[in-house]
Amino acid sequence: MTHSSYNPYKIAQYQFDKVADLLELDDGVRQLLRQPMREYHFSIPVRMDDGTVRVFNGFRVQHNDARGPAKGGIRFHPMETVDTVRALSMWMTWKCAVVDIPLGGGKGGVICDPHQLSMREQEQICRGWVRQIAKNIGPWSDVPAPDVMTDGQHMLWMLDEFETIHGGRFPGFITGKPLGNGGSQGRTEATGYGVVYVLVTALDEMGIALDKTTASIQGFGNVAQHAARLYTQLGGKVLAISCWDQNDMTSYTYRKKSGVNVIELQDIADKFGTIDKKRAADLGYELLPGDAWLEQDVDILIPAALESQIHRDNVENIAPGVKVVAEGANGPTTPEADEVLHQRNILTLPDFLTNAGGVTCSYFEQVQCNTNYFWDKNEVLQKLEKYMTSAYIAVGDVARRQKISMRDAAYVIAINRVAKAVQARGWA
Ligand SMILES: NC(=O)C1=CN([C@@H]2O[C@H](COP(=O)(O)OP(=O)(O)OC[C@H]3O[C@@H](n4cnc5c(N)ncnc54)[C@H](O)[C@@H]3O)[C@@H](O)[C@H]2O)C=CC1
Ligand SMILES: O=C(O)CCC(=O)C(=O)O
Repeated sequence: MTHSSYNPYKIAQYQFDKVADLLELDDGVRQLLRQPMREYHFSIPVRMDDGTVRVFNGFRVQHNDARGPAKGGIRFHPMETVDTVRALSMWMTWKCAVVDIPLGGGKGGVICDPHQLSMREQEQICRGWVRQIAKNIGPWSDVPAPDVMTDGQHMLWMLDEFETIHGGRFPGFITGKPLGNGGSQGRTEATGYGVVYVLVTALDEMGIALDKTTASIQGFGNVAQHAARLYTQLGGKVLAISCWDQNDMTSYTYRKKSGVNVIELQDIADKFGTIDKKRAADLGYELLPGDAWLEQDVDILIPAALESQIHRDNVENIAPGVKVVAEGANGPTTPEADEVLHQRNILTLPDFLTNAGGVTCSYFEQVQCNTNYFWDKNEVLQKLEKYMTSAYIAVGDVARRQKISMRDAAYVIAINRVAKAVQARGWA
Protein backbone atom coordinates (compact mmCIF):
# COMPACT_ATOMS: atom_id res chain seq x y z
CA MET A 1 0.00 0.00 0.00
CA THR A 2 1.35 3.45 -0.87
CA HIS A 3 1.22 6.42 1.45
CA SER A 4 -1.48 8.03 -0.68
CA SER A 5 -3.90 5.27 0.42
CA TYR A 6 -3.95 6.77 3.92
CA ASN A 7 -5.92 9.86 4.89
CA PRO A 8 -3.74 12.02 7.17
CA TYR A 9 -6.75 13.96 8.49
CA LYS A 10 -8.43 10.75 9.67
CA ILE A 11 -5.14 9.73 11.27
CA ALA A 12 -4.79 13.11 13.02
CA GLN A 13 -8.37 12.81 14.32
CA TYR A 14 -7.78 9.22 15.43
CA GLN A 15 -4.68 10.28 17.40
CA PHE A 16 -6.60 13.19 18.93
CA ASP A 17 -9.67 11.09 19.86
CA LYS A 18 -7.50 8.49 21.58
CA VAL A 19 -6.01 11.06 23.95
CA ALA A 20 -9.25 13.06 24.28
CA ASP A 21 -10.79 9.82 25.65
CA LEU A 22 -7.87 9.37 28.03
CA LEU A 23 -8.28 12.94 29.28
CA GLU A 24 -12.08 12.66 29.40
CA LEU A 25 -12.08 15.92 27.50
CA ASP A 26 -15.18 18.09 27.77
CA ASP A 27 -17.46 17.38 24.82
CA GLY A 28 -17.63 20.95 23.51
CA VAL A 29 -13.85 21.32 23.63
CA ARG A 30 -13.47 17.99 21.87
CA GLN A 31 -15.82 18.97 19.06
CA LEU A 32 -13.98 22.24 18.61
CA LEU A 33 -10.48 20.75 18.59
CA ARG A 34 -11.07 17.70 16.40
CA GLN A 35 -11.61 19.87 13.33
CA PRO A 36 -10.27 23.14 11.93
CA MET A 37 -11.94 26.41 12.93
CA ARG A 38 -11.61 27.93 9.46
CA GLU A 39 -10.51 26.86 6.02
CA TYR A 40 -10.12 28.64 2.71
CA HIS A 41 -10.09 27.01 -0.72
CA PHE A 42 -9.34 29.18 -3.71
CA SER A 43 -8.21 29.27 -7.33
CA ILE A 44 -4.97 30.88 -8.42
CA PRO A 45 -4.93 31.79 -12.12
CA VAL A 46 -1.41 32.04 -13.53
CA ARG A 47 -0.29 33.12 -16.97
CA MET A 48 2.30 30.52 -17.85
CA ASP A 49 5.52 31.16 -19.75
CA ASP A 50 3.93 29.80 -22.94
CA GLY A 51 1.15 32.42 -22.74
CA THR A 52 -1.64 30.05 -21.63
CA VAL A 53 -3.50 30.45 -18.32
CA ARG A 54 -3.47 27.64 -15.76
CA VAL A 55 -5.54 27.61 -12.62
CA PHE A 56 -3.98 26.15 -9.48
CA ASN A 57 -5.90 25.12 -6.35
CA GLY A 58 -4.74 26.71 -3.12
CA PHE A 59 -5.67 26.19 0.51
CA ARG A 60 -5.15 27.70 3.93
CA VAL A 61 -6.54 25.92 6.97
CA GLN A 62 -6.54 27.53 10.42
CA HIS A 63 -7.08 24.74 12.91
CA ASN A 64 -6.98 26.71 16.14
CA ASP A 65 -5.74 30.11 17.24
CA ALA A 66 -6.72 30.22 20.91
CA ARG A 67 -3.08 30.40 22.05
CA GLY A 68 -1.99 32.93 19.42
CA PRO A 69 -2.01 33.57 15.67
CA ALA A 70 -2.24 30.43 13.54
CA LYS A 71 1.20 29.33 12.38
CA GLY A 72 2.40 26.85 9.81
CA GLY A 73 4.02 26.27 6.47
CA ILE A 74 2.84 26.29 2.87
CA ARG A 75 3.49 23.17 0.87
CA PHE A 76 3.76 22.94 -2.92
CA HIS A 77 3.07 19.36 -3.98
CA PRO A 78 1.33 17.69 -6.94
CA MET A 79 -0.46 15.23 -4.61
CA GLU A 80 -1.55 17.85 -2.07
CA THR A 81 -5.10 17.36 -0.74
CA VAL A 82 -7.21 19.47 1.56
CA ASP A 83 -7.31 16.60 4.04
CA THR A 84 -3.50 16.61 4.18
CA VAL A 85 -3.56 20.35 4.86
CA ARG A 86 -6.22 19.85 7.55
CA ALA A 87 -4.10 17.23 9.27
CA LEU A 88 -0.96 19.35 9.02
CA SER A 89 -2.81 22.34 10.51
CA MET A 90 -3.99 20.22 13.46
CA TRP A 91 -0.49 18.92 14.06
CA MET A 92 0.75 22.55 14.02
CA THR A 93 -1.61 23.41 16.89
CA TRP A 94 -0.21 20.56 18.99
CA LYS A 95 3.35 21.37 17.91
CA CYS A 96 3.21 25.01 19.05
CA ALA A 97 1.50 23.95 22.27
CA VAL A 98 3.93 21.17 23.17
CA VAL A 99 6.94 23.51 22.90
CA ASP A 100 4.86 26.19 24.63
CA ILE A 101 5.17 29.03 22.13
CA PRO A 102 2.26 31.51 21.93
CA LEU A 103 0.97 30.42 18.53
CA GLY A 104 -1.85 28.33 17.12
CA GLY A 105 -1.96 25.94 14.20
CA GLY A 106 -2.44 26.54 10.49
CA LYS A 107 -1.16 25.16 7.22
CA GLY A 108 -1.39 25.99 3.56
CA GLY A 109 -0.78 24.38 0.25
CA VAL A 110 -0.99 24.59 -3.49
CA ILE A 111 -1.51 21.61 -5.77
CA CYS A 112 1.40 22.07 -8.14
CA ASP A 113 4.70 20.50 -9.07
CA PRO A 114 7.57 22.99 -8.80
CA HIS A 115 9.76 20.55 -10.80
CA GLN A 116 7.63 21.49 -13.83
CA LEU A 117 7.42 25.24 -13.17
CA SER A 118 9.82 28.07 -14.00
CA MET A 119 10.83 30.46 -11.23
CA ARG A 120 8.58 33.12 -12.78
CA GLU A 121 5.61 30.75 -12.71
CA GLN A 122 6.35 29.86 -9.06
CA GLU A 123 6.53 33.56 -8.22
CA GLN A 124 3.10 34.07 -9.78
CA ILE A 125 1.69 31.19 -7.72
CA CYS A 126 3.14 32.72 -4.53
CA ARG A 127 1.76 36.16 -5.31
CA GLY A 128 -1.59 34.71 -6.41
CA TRP A 129 -1.84 32.65 -3.20
CA VAL A 130 -1.37 35.82 -1.12
CA ARG A 131 -3.83 37.84 -3.22
CA GLN A 132 -6.55 35.27 -2.57
CA ILE A 133 -6.08 35.14 1.19
CA ALA A 134 -4.46 38.48 2.14
CA LYS A 135 -7.50 39.62 4.14
CA ASN A 136 -7.57 36.46 6.25
CA ILE A 137 -3.92 36.16 7.21
CA GLY A 138 -1.36 38.52 8.73
CA PRO A 139 1.02 38.91 11.67
CA TRP A 140 -1.97 39.41 13.95
CA SER A 141 -3.92 36.32 12.77
CA ASP A 142 -2.04 33.73 10.71
CA VAL A 143 1.66 33.58 9.86
CA PRO A 144 2.86 31.24 7.06
CA ALA A 145 6.32 29.67 6.61
CA PRO A 146 8.08 27.22 4.25
CA ASP A 147 7.33 23.51 4.04
CA VAL A 148 7.86 20.84 1.38
CA MET A 149 9.16 22.35 -1.88
CA THR A 150 8.96 25.96 -0.68
CA ASP A 151 11.84 28.05 0.65
CA GLY A 152 12.96 31.55 1.60
CA GLN A 153 12.56 32.90 -1.92
CA HIS A 154 8.89 31.84 -1.99
CA MET A 155 8.39 33.48 1.42
CA LEU A 156 9.92 36.74 0.22
CA TRP A 157 7.64 36.91 -2.85
CA MET A 158 4.67 36.29 -0.55
CA LEU A 159 5.82 38.99 1.87
CA ASP A 160 6.29 41.45 -0.97
CA GLU A 161 2.77 40.80 -2.28
CA PHE A 162 1.25 41.08 1.21
CA GLU A 163 3.05 44.38 1.86
CA THR A 164 1.97 45.74 -1.52
CA ILE A 165 -1.66 44.91 -0.77
CA HIS A 166 -1.62 46.27 2.78
CA GLY A 167 0.63 49.25 2.06
CA GLY A 168 3.36 48.96 4.68
CA ARG A 169 6.18 46.82 5.99
CA PHE A 170 5.03 43.77 7.95
CA PRO A 171 8.09 41.52 8.35
CA GLY A 172 6.25 39.46 11.00
CA PHE A 173 3.72 38.35 8.35
CA ILE A 174 5.76 35.36 7.26
CA THR A 175 8.80 33.44 8.53
CA GLY A 176 11.57 31.44 6.91
CA LYS A 177 12.56 34.58 5.03
CA PRO A 178 16.10 34.90 3.64
CA LEU A 179 18.78 36.40 5.86
CA GLY A 180 18.98 40.15 5.31
CA ASN A 181 15.28 40.27 4.40
CA GLY A 182 13.92 39.70 7.90
CA GLY A 183 15.02 36.08 8.20
CA SER A 184 16.50 34.60 11.34
CA GLN A 185 19.89 32.99 11.64
CA GLY A 186 19.41 29.26 12.07
CA ARG A 187 15.91 28.95 10.56
CA THR A 188 17.16 26.88 7.62
CA GLU A 189 18.85 24.41 9.95
CA ALA A 190 16.30 24.64 12.79
CA THR A 191 13.99 21.71 12.03
CA GLY A 192 16.78 19.22 11.34
CA TYR A 193 18.86 20.44 14.26
CA GLY A 194 15.80 20.25 16.52
CA VAL A 195 15.35 16.60 15.55
CA VAL A 196 18.92 15.94 16.66
CA TYR A 197 18.58 17.93 19.92
CA VAL A 198 15.65 15.69 20.85
CA LEU A 199 17.49 12.58 19.71
CA VAL A 200 20.60 13.48 21.75
CA THR A 201 18.52 13.81 24.94
CA ALA A 202 16.63 10.58 24.25
CA LEU A 203 19.82 8.59 23.62
CA ASP A 204 21.36 10.08 26.73
CA GLU A 205 18.42 8.86 28.81
CA MET A 206 18.73 5.42 27.22
CA GLY A 207 22.43 5.31 28.10
CA ILE A 208 23.44 5.11 24.43
CA ALA A 209 26.43 7.11 23.16
CA LEU A 210 25.37 8.92 19.97
CA ASP A 211 28.84 8.58 18.47
CA LYS A 212 28.46 4.80 18.59
CA THR A 213 25.14 4.83 16.70
CA THR A 214 24.15 4.43 13.07
CA ALA A 215 21.13 5.87 11.27
CA SER A 216 19.13 5.62 8.08
CA ILE A 217 17.15 8.59 6.77
CA GLN A 218 14.20 9.01 4.45
CA GLY A 219 14.30 12.29 2.52
CA PHE A 220 17.15 14.60 1.64
CA GLY A 221 15.51 18.02 1.76
CA ASN A 222 15.67 20.79 4.32
CA VAL A 223 14.89 18.68 7.39
CA ALA A 224 16.87 15.58 6.46
CA GLN A 225 20.02 17.39 5.30
CA HIS A 226 20.40 19.43 8.46
CA ALA A 227 19.52 16.52 10.74
CA ALA A 228 22.11 14.40 8.92
CA ARG A 229 24.73 17.13 9.16
CA LEU A 230 24.40 17.70 12.90
CA TYR A 231 24.05 13.98 13.66
CA THR A 232 27.26 13.18 11.77
CA GLN A 233 29.06 16.20 13.26
CA LEU A 234 28.28 14.72 16.68
CA GLY A 235 29.88 11.46 15.61
CA GLY A 236 26.90 9.40 14.40
CA LYS A 237 27.18 7.44 11.18
CA VAL A 238 24.46 7.65 8.51
CA LEU A 239 24.44 4.46 6.44
CA ALA A 240 21.61 5.20 4.02
CA ILE A 241 19.53 8.06 2.66
CA SER A 242 16.53 7.82 0.39
CA CYS A 243 14.96 10.48 -1.79
CA TRP A 244 12.48 10.96 -4.60
CA ASP A 245 13.73 10.90 -8.18
CA GLN A 246 11.51 13.01 -10.40
CA ASN A 247 12.98 11.67 -13.67
CA ASP A 248 12.14 8.08 -12.81
CA MET A 249 9.03 8.95 -10.75
CA THR A 250 10.19 6.69 -7.94
CA SER A 251 12.36 6.86 -4.84
CA TYR A 252 15.81 5.34 -4.35
CA THR A 253 17.99 4.63 -1.35
CA TYR A 254 21.69 5.55 -1.48
CA ARG A 255 23.80 3.41 0.82
CA LYS A 256 27.42 3.43 1.91
CA LYS A 257 28.12 0.92 4.64
CA SER A 258 31.22 2.83 5.77
CA GLY A 259 28.99 5.90 6.31
CA VAL A 260 27.70 8.49 3.86
CA ASN A 261 29.42 11.83 3.46
CA VAL A 262 26.54 14.28 3.90
CA ILE A 263 28.35 17.29 2.45
CA GLU A 264 29.39 15.30 -0.62
CA LEU A 265 25.75 14.23 -1.13
CA GLN A 266 24.53 17.82 -0.68
CA ASP A 267 26.90 18.80 -3.49
CA ILE A 268 25.26 16.34 -5.87
CA ALA A 269 21.64 16.97 -4.83
CA ASP A 270 19.37 19.46 -6.57
CA LYS A 271 17.30 22.12 -4.79
CA PHE A 272 14.42 19.62 -4.36
CA GLY A 273 16.62 17.22 -2.40
CA THR A 274 17.09 14.70 -5.23
CA ILE A 275 20.49 13.03 -5.34
CA ASP A 276 22.11 12.61 -8.76
CA LYS A 277 22.18 8.83 -9.39
CA LYS A 278 25.15 8.74 -11.71
CA ARG A 279 27.37 10.96 -9.59
CA ALA A 280 26.41 9.00 -6.47
CA ALA A 281 27.47 5.76 -8.22
CA ASP A 282 30.79 7.39 -9.18
CA LEU A 283 31.29 8.22 -5.51
CA GLY A 284 30.77 4.59 -4.54
CA TYR A 285 27.17 4.65 -3.29
CA GLU A 286 25.00 1.56 -3.75
CA LEU A 287 21.64 2.27 -5.39
CA LEU A 288 18.79 0.40 -3.65
CA PRO A 289 14.98 0.54 -3.89
CA GLY A 290 13.20 3.44 -2.21
CA ASP A 291 11.90 1.47 0.79
CA ALA A 292 15.36 0.04 1.58
CA TRP A 293 16.09 2.97 3.94
CA LEU A 294 13.63 1.39 6.37
CA GLU A 295 15.22 -2.06 6.25
CA GLN A 296 18.77 -1.09 7.22
CA ASP A 297 20.45 -2.64 10.22
CA VAL A 298 20.87 0.63 12.11
CA ASP A 299 20.07 2.00 15.58
CA ILE A 300 18.03 4.99 14.44
CA LEU A 301 15.52 5.64 11.67
CA ILE A 302 14.74 9.22 10.72
CA PRO A 303 11.74 9.52 8.40
CA ALA A 304 12.05 13.09 7.05
CA ALA A 305 10.12 13.07 3.77
CA LEU A 306 6.33 12.81 3.81
CA GLU A 307 3.43 11.40 5.83
CA SER A 308 2.38 7.71 6.15
CA GLN A 309 5.73 6.30 5.05
CA ILE A 310 5.92 3.70 7.84
CA HIS A 311 2.74 1.69 7.56
CA ARG A 312 1.31 -1.73 8.31
CA ASP A 313 2.75 -3.27 5.11
CA ASN A 314 6.36 -2.26 5.71
CA VAL A 315 6.70 -1.83 9.46
CA GLU A 316 7.67 -5.49 9.91
CA ASN A 317 10.65 -4.88 7.61
CA ILE A 318 12.30 -2.70 10.23
CA ALA A 319 15.47 -4.48 11.36
CA PRO A 320 15.57 -6.03 14.86
CA GLY A 321 18.38 -3.72 16.04
CA VAL A 322 16.48 -0.46 15.53
CA LYS A 323 16.03 1.33 18.86
CA VAL A 324 14.65 4.75 17.96
CA VAL A 325 12.44 6.27 15.28
CA ALA A 326 12.94 10.05 15.30
CA GLU A 327 10.11 11.55 13.24
CA GLY A 328 11.42 14.52 11.25
CA ALA A 329 8.46 14.52 8.84
CA ASN A 330 4.90 15.32 9.83
CA GLY A 331 2.80 12.19 10.26
CA PRO A 332 5.31 9.67 8.87
CA THR A 333 3.94 6.72 10.88
CA THR A 334 0.40 5.38 10.55
CA PRO A 335 -1.42 4.31 13.75
CA GLU A 336 -1.13 0.56 12.96
CA ALA A 337 2.62 0.90 12.43
CA ASP A 338 2.88 3.03 15.57
CA GLU A 339 1.33 0.20 17.56
CA VAL A 340 3.84 -2.30 16.16
CA LEU A 341 6.76 0.00 17.05
CA HIS A 342 5.36 0.33 20.57
CA GLN A 343 5.02 -3.45 20.95
CA ARG A 344 8.56 -3.93 19.69
CA ASN A 345 9.79 -1.46 22.30
CA ILE A 346 11.19 0.89 19.66
CA LEU A 347 11.14 4.41 21.06
CA THR A 348 9.19 6.67 18.70
CA LEU A 349 9.99 10.36 19.08
CA PRO A 350 6.75 11.86 17.80
CA ASP A 351 6.64 14.29 14.91
CA PHE A 352 5.04 17.33 16.44
CA LEU A 353 7.55 17.29 19.29
CA THR A 354 10.61 16.17 17.35
CA ASN A 355 10.26 18.48 14.33
CA ALA A 356 9.10 21.52 16.32
CA GLY A 357 12.50 23.20 15.89
CA GLY A 358 11.37 24.88 12.67
CA VAL A 359 8.35 26.61 14.12
CA THR A 360 10.21 27.44 17.33
CA CYS A 361 12.83 29.27 15.26
CA SER A 362 10.03 30.87 13.24
CA TYR A 363 8.69 32.20 16.52
CA PHE A 364 12.18 33.60 17.25
CA GLU A 365 12.13 35.15 13.77
CA GLN A 366 8.85 36.91 14.54
CA VAL A 367 10.18 38.17 17.88
CA GLN A 368 13.31 39.51 16.14
CA CYS A 369 11.26 41.14 13.37
CA ASN A 370 8.86 42.72 15.87
CA THR A 371 11.71 44.20 17.90
CA ASN A 372 13.81 44.91 14.79
CA TYR A 373 16.81 43.45 16.59
CA PHE A 374 18.47 40.32 15.24
CA TRP A 375 20.37 37.73 17.24
CA ASP A 376 23.52 35.90 16.20
CA LYS A 377 23.37 32.25 15.24
CA ASN A 378 24.76 30.96 18.53
CA GLU A 379 22.07 32.78 20.47
CA VAL A 380 19.34 31.40 18.21
CA LEU A 381 20.62 27.83 18.41
CA GLN A 382 21.15 27.96 22.18
CA LYS A 383 17.58 29.13 22.69
CA LEU A 384 16.34 26.49 20.23
CA GLU A 385 18.14 23.69 22.03
CA LYS A 386 16.69 24.84 25.35
CA TYR A 387 13.11 24.85 24.03
CA MET A 388 13.48 21.46 22.36
CA THR A 389 15.17 19.77 25.29
CA SER A 390 12.70 21.14 27.86
CA ALA A 391 9.76 20.02 25.73
CA TYR A 392 11.27 16.55 25.34
CA ILE A 393 11.88 16.22 29.10
CA ALA A 394 8.32 17.31 29.93
CA VAL A 395 6.86 14.79 27.46
CA GLY A 396 9.13 12.02 28.77
CA ASP A 397 7.99 12.72 32.35
CA VAL A 398 4.32 12.40 31.41
CA ALA A 399 5.01 9.24 29.38
CA ARG A 400 6.77 7.61 32.33
CA ARG A 401 4.25 8.73 34.96
CA GLN A 402 1.18 7.74 32.96
CA LYS A 403 2.82 4.70 31.30
CA ILE A 404 1.85 5.90 27.84
CA SER A 405 3.78 6.36 24.59
CA MET A 406 5.76 9.53 23.89
CA ARG A 407 3.21 10.41 21.19
CA ASP A 408 0.27 10.12 23.56
CA ALA A 409 2.20 12.03 26.23
CA ALA A 410 2.95 14.85 23.79
CA TYR A 411 -0.77 14.95 22.96
CA VAL A 412 -1.68 15.04 26.67
CA ILE A 413 0.45 18.15 27.21
CA ALA A 414 -0.58 19.87 23.97
CA ILE A 415 -4.31 19.16 24.21
CA ASN A 416 -4.42 20.26 27.86
CA ARG A 417 -2.74 23.58 26.98
CA VAL A 418 -5.01 24.29 24.03
CA ALA A 419 -8.15 23.15 25.90
CA LYS A 420 -7.26 25.51 28.74
CA ALA A 421 -6.87 28.44 26.32
CA VAL A 422 -10.13 27.63 24.56
CA GLN A 423 -12.03 27.38 27.85
CA ALA A 424 -10.43 30.50 29.33
CA ARG A 425 -11.59 32.46 26.29
CA GLY A 426 -15.09 31.07 26.80
CA TRP A 427 -15.17 29.34 23.41
CA ALA A 428 -16.29 26.03 24.84
N1 LIG B 1 10.90 22.60 6.42
C1 LIG B 1 10.53 22.66 7.70
O1 LIG B 1 10.94 23.58 8.43
C2 LIG B 1 9.66 21.62 8.29
C3 LIG B 1 9.27 20.49 7.61
N2 LIG B 1 8.58 19.51 8.25
C4 LIG B 1 8.19 18.30 7.57
O2 LIG B 1 9.34 17.55 7.23
C5 LIG B 1 9.12 16.80 6.02
C6 LIG B 1 10.16 17.19 4.99
O3 LIG B 1 10.09 18.58 4.77
P1 LIG B 1 11.26 19.40 4.02
O4 LIG B 1 12.55 18.76 4.31
O5 LIG B 1 11.03 20.81 4.33
O6 LIG B 1 10.87 19.15 2.51
P2 LIG B 1 11.80 19.25 1.20
O7 LIG B 1 10.90 19.55 0.08
O8 LIG B 1 12.95 20.16 1.46
O9 LIG B 1 12.40 17.76 1.07
C7 LIG B 1 11.59 16.65 0.94
C8 LIG B 1 12.49 15.45 0.68
O10 LIG B 1 11.70 14.27 0.71
C9 LIG B 1 12.05 13.49 -0.41
N3 LIG B 1 10.93 12.61 -0.77
C10 LIG B 1 9.72 12.96 -1.26
N4 LIG B 1 8.98 11.86 -1.47
C11 LIG B 1 9.75 10.81 -1.11
C12 LIG B 1 9.58 9.40 -1.09
N5 LIG B 1 8.43 8.84 -1.49
N6 LIG B 1 10.59 8.62 -0.67
C13 LIG B 1 11.76 9.16 -0.27
N7 LIG B 1 11.99 10.49 -0.26
C14 LIG B 1 11.00 11.28 -0.67
C15 LIG B 1 12.42 14.48 -1.50
O11 LIG B 1 13.21 13.86 -2.51
C16 LIG B 1 13.20 15.49 -0.68
O12 LIG B 1 14.52 15.04 -0.52
C17 LIG B 1 7.67 17.12 5.64
O13 LIG B 1 6.82 16.18 6.27
C18 LIG B 1 7.44 18.49 6.26
O14 LIG B 1 6.08 18.79 6.47
C19 LIG B 1 8.28 19.60 9.58
C20 LIG B 1 8.63 20.69 10.30
C21 LIG B 1 9.25 21.85 9.69
O1 LIG C 1 7.99 27.49 10.70
C1 LIG C 1 6.79 27.39 10.76
O2 LIG C 1 6.05 28.30 11.05
C2 LIG C 1 6.07 26.10 10.46
C3 LIG C 1 6.90 24.99 9.92
C4 LIG C 1 5.98 23.87 9.56
O3 LIG C 1 5.22 23.98 8.62
C5 LIG C 1 5.95 22.66 10.35
O4 LIG C 1 6.49 22.63 11.46
O5 LIG C 1 5.36 21.67 9.89
